[in-house]
Amino acid sequence: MLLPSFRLDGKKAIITGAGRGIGRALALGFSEAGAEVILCSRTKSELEQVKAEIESRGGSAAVFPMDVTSTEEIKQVVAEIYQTYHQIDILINNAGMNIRSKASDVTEDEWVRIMDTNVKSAFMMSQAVGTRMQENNGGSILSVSSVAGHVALKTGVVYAASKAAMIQMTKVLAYEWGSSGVRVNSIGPWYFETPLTKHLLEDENYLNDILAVTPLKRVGQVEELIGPALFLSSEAGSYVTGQTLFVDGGMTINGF
Ligand SMILES: NC(=O)C1=CN([C@@H]2O[C@H](COP(=O)(O)OP(=O)(O)OC[C@H]3O[C@@H](n4cnc5c(N)ncnc54)[C@H](O)[C@@H]3O)[C@@H](O)[C@H]2O)C=CC1
Ligand SMILES: C[C@H](O)[C@@H]1OC(=O)[C@H](O)[C@@H]1O
Repeated sequence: MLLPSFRLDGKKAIITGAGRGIGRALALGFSEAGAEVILCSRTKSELEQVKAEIESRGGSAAVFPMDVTSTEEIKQVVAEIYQTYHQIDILINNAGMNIRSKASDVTEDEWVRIMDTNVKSAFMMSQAVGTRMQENNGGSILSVSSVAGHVALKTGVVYAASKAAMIQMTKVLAYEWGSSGVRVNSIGPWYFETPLTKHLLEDENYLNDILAVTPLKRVGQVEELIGPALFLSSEAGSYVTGQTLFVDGGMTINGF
């Protein structure tokens, strides 16, 4: 059989920010691919809804509420997860947020909140899970970066810096952990319709600006991230590590 498998039967996947948006879509998709999904975010009620949705589709999920800006909580909850599952095969660092300030208006508090939520959390989760993966036959770590980490956008300099940091963190973790069988990659979405972006995409002028630089002339649907994430997290991507796959409708290649 030459075709690689996108199936995740018997695999256990931690997904942060799984209560809504991209994280919820990846949780549903990874569950459909056969994974047992471990749902982490601050809002337990949202996680319980996603768990119920997964179970209604015949899948299996668990809820572990967590504030990813707290390194102590990360260490404690990851330890609890390993007491239950003993091995984790996949980590998806998805939790993130943005405060769209002009550079001259950025406050130190905004810097800390965005950096802690977007990139410190991804590193601390990767360290907590990745060091255990190295002791248990490897695994796959996937971080959700953004095109904002690769090209200049008007969505905030701190957010952009956090997403660029995720891309470089991906390369160095892949470099350090490759020999232990831990693959580390990122995806870099352009605009997808989620609670984070809904208000932006409802602004006709803003939407037209997005479409003007998007070769596919539309924003993405969150389900369109499942395939790229599955590719990088499954045997289908077994020789891919340290990479960032931009899922962007062609936006990052747009020239003039
Ligand atoms: N929607 C889009 O167009 C794009 C989104 N992204 C990235 O995708 C990821 C998900 O974004 P969306 O689904 O759009 O956002 P969203 O706002 O719909 O969902 C974000 C998720 O992260 C969780 N979260 C936020 N802060 C947290 C914390 N301190 N602890 C635990 N969980 C926390 C929220 O509870 C929620 O479940 C983010 O990292 C975002 O930067 C990247 C490019 C484009
Ligand atoms: C494409 C960006 O990541 C997008 O820009 C925003 O303002 C949102 O925060 C999204 O993440």
